[in-house]
Amino acid sequence: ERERGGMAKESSSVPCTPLLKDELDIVIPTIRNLDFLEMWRPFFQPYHLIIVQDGDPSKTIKVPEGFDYELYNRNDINRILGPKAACISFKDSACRCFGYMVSKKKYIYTIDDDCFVAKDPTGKEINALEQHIKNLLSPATPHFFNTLYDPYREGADFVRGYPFSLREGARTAVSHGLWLNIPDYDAPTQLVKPRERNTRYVDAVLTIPKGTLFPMCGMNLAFDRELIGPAMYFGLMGDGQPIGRYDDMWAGWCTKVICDHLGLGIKTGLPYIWHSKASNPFVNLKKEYKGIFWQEELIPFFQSAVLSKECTTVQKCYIELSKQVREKLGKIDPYFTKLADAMVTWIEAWDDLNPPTVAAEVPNGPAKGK
Ligand SMILES: O=c1ccn([C@@H]2O[C@H](COP(=O)(O)OP(=O)(O)O[C@H]3OC[C@H](O)[C@H](O)[C@H]3O)[C@@H](O)[C@H]2O)c(=O)[nH]1
Ligand SMILES: [Mn+2]
Repeated sequence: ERERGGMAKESSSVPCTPLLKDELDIVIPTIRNLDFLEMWRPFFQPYHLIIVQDGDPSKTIKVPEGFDYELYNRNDINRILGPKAACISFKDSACRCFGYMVSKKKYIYTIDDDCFVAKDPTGKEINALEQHIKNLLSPATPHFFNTLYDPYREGADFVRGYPFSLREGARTAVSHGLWLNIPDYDAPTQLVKPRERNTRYVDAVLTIPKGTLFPMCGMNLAFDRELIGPAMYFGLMGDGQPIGRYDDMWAGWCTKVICDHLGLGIKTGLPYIWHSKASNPFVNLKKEYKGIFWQEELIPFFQSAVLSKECTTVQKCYIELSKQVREKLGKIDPYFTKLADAMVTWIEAWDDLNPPTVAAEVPNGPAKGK
C-alpha cells in the first residue's frame, strides 16, 4: 500500500521550538489574501514575515493578527530601488526575490499563499519550516552519492564504500521542498492530466549531485541567504515579458552552476506542503510557451557553463554568468540580452541594500571529489 499524505486540518497551537527564530525571514509573494497563515500560525508565528504584494499597490492586503511582518508593494519597490526596480518582475510571483534582497537575515524560507500544512502518512502535521532548517543546518553530499539517502539523518549513515575523506560533506545552500495534492507540473502536463494529484509521500532528502541541474520550484523553498542569496534572482517575468513561470527555474539553474563552482550543496525532498490551487493551464501555457522550446537551448548552456577561478564570491560568479548569457543566449532572443542586463542590475541593487561588510568570499576550496 503506497504511503499517502494528506492535508492537515486547522490545528490548535502546536508547541515547537522555533529554530533560527531571529535568523530567518519568511518571504511570501501575494496578490490574494493571507488567510492561509492561520493554518501555519503554530509554525510561522515566531518568525518575521516579508510580504511582497504584487499587482495593484492601492489594494490593501490584510495580514492576520499576531504576525510580525513587513509588507512591500510596487510603490515601495520603486521607491527603494529607483530605476533598478526594473529588474523586479511585476504581476508575477517572481517579485518574491525583492524580499530576499531587503531581508537582513541569514536564512530565507519562501512559500506561496496557496500552500498549506500537509500531513505525513502517520497523520502528523508537517512543520515544513523545521524540516527545511534541519536540511540547511546539516551538510550535503554533492560529490559522492549516498545510496541510503541523507547520511546525517537520525537512524541513517554513510554506506560501505563511501570515502571517509568525503564524509564531512559540503555546506547546504538550498533546501527544495515538494508538494502533495497539486504537483508543480507544466501546462502541457497539466492539460493532459488535469485530475492527477500527488498522494505519494516519499520519506527522503537527497542531495542533487554536482554537475546535475534540476527544476527548482519557488513554492516551498529555503536557502542560506549569506551563502547563495545573490544568485537567487527570480528572472524577469510577468508584465511586459515574453515568458512566465520560468523565474524559479532560471534562479535554480544559475544557483546550481554557482553552487557546483563554490562547492556548496542543494537538497531536495522533505518537507512536503499541501498545494491547494491549480492555476489555469491555458493561462500557464501562454506564459510557458516560449520557455518550452527555449529551455532546450538553455539547459545545454547551463550544463556547459564554466566559471573562472577568479569567481570567488556569488556576486562575481553571477556577473560572469550574466556575461555568458548575453554572449551565448542573446542570439536566441533579445529577451536574454534584457535578462543579462537585469542580472547585473539585480547584483547592483543587492549590493546597494547589502553593502558587503567583509569580502563575502566563499572559500572556493577544492571541492573534494573534483
Ligand atoms: O501575478 C501574480 C500571480 C501570483 N502571485 C503569487 O505567487 C504565488 C504563486 O501563484 P499561484 O499559486 O497562483 O501559481 P502557481 O502556478 O501555483 O505557482 C507556481 O508556478 C508559478 C511560479 O513558479 C510559482 O512559484 C509556483 O509556485 C502565490 O503566492 C500568488 O499569490 C503573485 O505574486 N503575482
Ligand atoms: Mn499555487
